[in-house]
Amino acid sequence: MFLLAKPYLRNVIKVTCAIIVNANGLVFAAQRSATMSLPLKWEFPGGKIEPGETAEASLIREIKEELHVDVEILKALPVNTHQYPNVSIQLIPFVCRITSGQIVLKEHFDFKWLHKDELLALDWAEADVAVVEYYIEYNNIN
Ligand SMILES: Nc1nc2c([nH]c(=O)n2[C@H]2C[C@H](O)[C@@H](COP(=O)(O)OP(=O)(O)OP(=O)(O)O)O2)c(=O)[nH]1
Repeated sequence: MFLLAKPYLRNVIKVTCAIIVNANGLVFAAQRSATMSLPLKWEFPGGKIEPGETAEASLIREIKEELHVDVEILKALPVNTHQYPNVSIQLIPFVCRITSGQIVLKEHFDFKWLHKDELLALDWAEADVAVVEYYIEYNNIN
């Protein structure tokens, strides 16, 4: 009863995402396909955490499924909670690097490797904008 009175607490989906950085410091951005939710929006690859899975294990699994590469997690960035019209997403970002494999797009429509200063020009999924901004700011300071 108490929880039902707080609809904003329902439908919170935990989603991990990978900010993959290459040896030149470029960042990987992926474009969702026309048939996915948030069609053609840009995002960091990743996906929903499954029951019993850690965020880190989820990310490594999702990246293998979506891009066919193995990644190593270098750093966790702050979680961004974003309210879409029908669902609230907790976006859990990790900075990563590829340890093996060549990228093959299994689900996405397109991808780009971009300098951090080019990132904000993309049409990002709304939940990602704060993550991109944090990443840019963090890299300007460090
Ligand atoms: N993977 C990923 N998903 C994101 C990002 N930003 C963002 O809002 N999302 C949303 C899109 C989806 O609603 C959800 C992640 O689900 P998913 O990647 O497993 O995608 P999906 O196609 O299976 O999702 P859905 O169509 O079933 O909603 O989080 C992001 O940077 N990466």
